[in-house]
Amino acid sequence: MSRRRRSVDIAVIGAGSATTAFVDALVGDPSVVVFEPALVGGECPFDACIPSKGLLHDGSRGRSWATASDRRRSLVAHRDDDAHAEALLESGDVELVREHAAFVDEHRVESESIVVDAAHVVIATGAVPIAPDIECLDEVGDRVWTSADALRASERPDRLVIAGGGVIGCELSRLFASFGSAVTVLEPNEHLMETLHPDVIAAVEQTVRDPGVDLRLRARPVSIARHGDGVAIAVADGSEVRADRFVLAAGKRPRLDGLGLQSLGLDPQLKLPVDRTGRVRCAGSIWAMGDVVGEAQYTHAANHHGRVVADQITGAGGRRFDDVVDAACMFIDPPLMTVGPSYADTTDDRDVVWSVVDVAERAPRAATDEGCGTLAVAARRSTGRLVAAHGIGPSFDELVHAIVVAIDGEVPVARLLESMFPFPTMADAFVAALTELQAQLSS
Ligand SMILES: Cc1cc2nc3c(=O)[nH]c(=O)nc-3n(C[C@H](O)[C@H](O)[C@H](O)COP(=O)(O)OP(=O)(O)OC[C@H]3O[C@@H](n4cnc5c(N)ncnc54)[C@H](O)[C@@H]3O)c2cc1C
Ligand SMILES: NC(=O)c1ccc[n+]([C@@H]2O[C@H](COP(=O)([O-])OP(=O)(O)OC[C@H]3O[C@@H](n4cnc5c(N)ncnc54)[C@H](O)[C@@H]3O)[C@@H](O)[C@H]2O)c1
Repeated sequence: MSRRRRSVDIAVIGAGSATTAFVDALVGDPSVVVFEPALVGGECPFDACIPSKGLLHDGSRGRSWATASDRRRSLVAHRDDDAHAEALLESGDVELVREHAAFVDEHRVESESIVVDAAHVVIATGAVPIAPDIECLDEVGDRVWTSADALRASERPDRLVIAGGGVIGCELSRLFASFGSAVTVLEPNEHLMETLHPDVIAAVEQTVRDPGVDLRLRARPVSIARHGDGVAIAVADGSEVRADRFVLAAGKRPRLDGLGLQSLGLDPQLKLPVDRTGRVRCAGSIWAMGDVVGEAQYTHAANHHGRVVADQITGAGGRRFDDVVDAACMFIDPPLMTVGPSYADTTDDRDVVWSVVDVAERAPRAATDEGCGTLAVAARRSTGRLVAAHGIGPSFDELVHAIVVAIDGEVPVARLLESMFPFPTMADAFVAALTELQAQLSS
């Protein structure tokens, strides 16, 4: 069969969150071909954010796995991507090709049925779970799950071992424990989330353990074998742990295989050389956005990347990946929020000061029975402005917005303290932390 040919302004490889935001932000009606062999919308609505948050919610309400799974299936629209495809095509001169695509050269991309010549090509292929170096991992079949397998499971395992105590490991541990599974988390590092303020790390570890999760630190899984209907996992410290299923949550790497990157002189085993405008440095006309960039792997970051690359290609604006503060939440109970740089990135900077407050002490009227809370905030002496916040506490997934606005809006701490915040809310903890910070800034 001879392939159709088309010349367009932009070809996009992959149709996840980044591409949805990108197409939405295009101005001037450029012609666009989007390639997507799987579900339009990518992982967030079908295999990641939406099903995980739905199940976390239902687990915390005491619903059964069967009831929660029914609701999960409707939350993911029974894996029907029509609404996402329609939204993409509504955005102007966009053609959707439901096929896997690869580069032929800098300006040419091909799939099974079409060869597209494009002034610009955007890589938005997402990321895939890292398979850790565990002996016999590929010999235990479907007893090893990715997070997507875990979220789609019709049967809930009684015993689950999770490799990795990062964002996925912590959220899945909470989720399965809330439905009654016995969960073990194997984390090789000395602590969870080592980028956070140390007082917040301690509170996160306590919160992960609270529902009865067996959190093992300095515990690297080294080999796995079938054991009855389940698996036995050997840990580097000599211990063994048994489970019905083993979940991989050891990070995600950019999905670059099979893209023909060699034709551009790029190595698919390495991170793409991407600048802060999304441009891939090997050529002027290739761009990358979302998880494939290999940095903040969040839907809101993918959306921001999409808008930045759309601005840059169409000349509509000069936005950059780093012109907003990084922020993220982890949906355990109570939730964790982080805004700005890691703790380690600030410790050598004598201009940055931190203050830490205990949430239950400083916001007792707003604190619920959801457990402990710790809020650490940092500011620069030279500007008097907030630069970072790490915190775990009730409703912190909503408190995060005030902190993002304060940092991106460059509001001085002294000015924040003149504002009037509703009572009794988590603003009490925020104001207490700011008051201590201001005392240090003024000293
Ligand atoms: C369990 C879990 C929970 C999460 N929860 C949250 C959350 O609560 N909040 C949050 O902000 N983030 C969350 N995330 C992260 C979030 O899902 C991702 O950051 C986001 O979906 C990335 O979007 P993307 O567009 O970069 O990639 P994707 O959505 O992965 O889209 C990439 C698309 O490219 C396609 N593709 C790949 N190769 C090709 C090719 N060669 N040709 C054509 N198409 C191709 C793929 O099929 C895919 O559809 C979670 C992730 C996981 C795993
Ligand atoms: N709430 C959210 O926004 C949300 C939820 C889930 C996932 N995500 C995104 O998905 C990305 C991937 O999540 P993740 O948890 O897989 O990655 P992660 O980078 O957050 O954590 C990976 C963890 O695995 C550990 N690890 C490394 N090698 C290991 C090994 N051999 N055995 C056991 N553990 C090992 C690491 O020390 C680390 O603690 C996150 O970075 C995040 O951006 C976001």
